[in-house]
Order: sequence, then structure tokens, then C-alpha cells
Amino acid sequence: MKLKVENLTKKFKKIKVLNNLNISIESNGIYCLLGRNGAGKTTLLKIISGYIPKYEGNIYIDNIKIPKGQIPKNLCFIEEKVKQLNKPIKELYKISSTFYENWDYELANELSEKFNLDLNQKFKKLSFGMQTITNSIIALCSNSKITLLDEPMLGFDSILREQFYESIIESYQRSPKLIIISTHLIDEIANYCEKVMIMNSGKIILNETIENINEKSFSIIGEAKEVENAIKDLNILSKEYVSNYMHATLYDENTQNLTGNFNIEKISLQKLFGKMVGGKTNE
Ligand SMILES: Nc1ncnc2c1ncn2[C@@H]1O[C@H](COP(=O)(O)OP(=O)(O)OP(=O)(O)O)[C@@H](O)[C@H]1O
Repeated sequence: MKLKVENLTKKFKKIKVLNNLNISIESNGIYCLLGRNGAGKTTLLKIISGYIPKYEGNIYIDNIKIPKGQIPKNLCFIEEKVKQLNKPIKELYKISSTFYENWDYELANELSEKFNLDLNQKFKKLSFGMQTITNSIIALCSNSKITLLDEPMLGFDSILREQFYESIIESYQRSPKLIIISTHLIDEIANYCEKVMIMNSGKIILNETIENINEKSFSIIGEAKEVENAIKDLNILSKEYVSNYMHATLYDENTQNLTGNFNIEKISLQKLFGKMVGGKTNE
């Protein structure tokens, strides 16, 4: 599947939450969407899903323009904290199977077993984490060609999260699709997705493969003059000085040939994210 978001602007009471935002996704894959609280992730996913009809710009799926406010065929969007009807889980699966034409019964059974869900239990009787897992299972089993998961791991403990990541991969391997996961669990998701999009100030400021990000993200520490000279032509995200030492963070592909009396090491996606968007929220 292809997804294109073109010049998307969304205002709430004159405040621009999305500001001429563009995304182009050319093929299926597992993508993650990062941004600080209030960055506009949910708003973006809701617009793509047709839940917010008023906006400027265009959404294209497989090169076809989606009319504003229309829920695209073959798309499933699961919001954070979504409330289901207070019915037993097996009823919710049944209802969902009539809703989603490619519903995967086998995967629904497998995942329910994996997460020890009692299919006779009513939704409201489930713990918060189990409610979230039910929603996320429904999203994966919907087998939608575009699956948008907005903070699908809310309330999960670390074991549940690990199992859920495995389930996403399993569902993707059974039936490749375009999955976008919005999350704050940055370093965890980095192990499972291939591409990362970072939102800030209403725009996508980074849209890269994890592989490229790893190749470009570094920190360098050493004698200030020497470091300054070595990195003067590179993309510097931050600089800090302690006496005559300097610590800098770089995002640049031309770091391979840096040599000198300093230490250079890779940094995590979490750290890079902090350097790129730290100190700025839309709130
Ligand atoms: N219906 C609405 N009316 C007015 N303002 C809204 C509405 N929905 C969202 N906003 C505002 O838009 C901004 C972006 O919100 P959004 O929920 O999209 O961010 P987010 O990146 O998903 O945040 P979080 O990570 O905290 O869930 C926030 O400032 C929010 O208060």
C-alpha cells in the first residue's frame, strides 16, 4: 500500500496543530510515529482515518485521493483508550468480523490464547491493559491493508509489550500491510519497525529508516577546539561545553572519517529524539 499526506494543515480554534505536513510512504512496512505530547500524532491519524473531516490538504491511498471525512476502505484505526461495547470478547470479535471483510479468525484465537484472554469476559470487566490488548488484537485481526495504532501499548507491562511486538511482526508476516504505530516507547519500538517518523511543530521533521538513523546518530566528546574543528561542516544537533571539553550530538552521514583526540559513539533513538524535539511541545 501507498500513503501520501500532502500539505496537511489542521487548526483547532485558530491554533495550527498540523502545519503543511507531508508524508510519503511508498510500500508496506511497520512504521512508527513519534512526537512529544500534543505534537499532533492522534490528530494526524484521525484525519487519515476520516474521523476529522475539516482540514486543508490531501490524503491519497494508492494514489487515489480520499474525500474529506470518508473512512477509507481497508483501513483500521485504533485510538488510545478506545471504548468497546460492554460485551464478551468473543461477541466483540464476532461484531468485528462482520465489519472487517478480511477478519483473521485463526489469528484472533492464537492471540487470545497468547494473552490469556477469557473470551467470555465482558469488556468492562477487563483490566485497563487487557482492554487495550483486546483493542489491539481487533486491529491486527482486522487484517486491514492500512492499520493505524495510536499508543497501542498503554497500560501494558513489559512482558505484555514484548508479546505484543511479536504479535505485530507475526501479523505482518502472515499478511504484509502498512502499519503505523504512534508511541512514546521509543527505544523499544526501534527494534521492531523499519522506519521512523518524528513530528514536531506540526510537521514531520524526520522520516528515515532505522538503519539510516543508526548510521547518522552520534555523540562526540573531546577537547573543545579539536571537536569544533572536526565537526564544523557536519549537522550538529547540540553542543555543551565543560571547561575546555566539548560534547556534541551529530546527525550526519559523513562521520566515518572523523579522526582525532576525541571519543565518538552511537546514540540511541530516544536520545536522538530528545535532541531533535527536546524543550518544545505544542501544549
Ligand atoms: N478536538 C479538539 N479540539 C481542540 N483542540 C484539540 C482537539 N484535538 C486535539 N487538540 C489539540 O491539538 C494538539 C494535538 O493533539 P493530539 O492529541 O493530536 O497530540 P498527540 O501528539 O497525539 O499527543 P499525545 O502524545 O499526548 O497523545 C493538542 O494541543 C490538543 O490539545
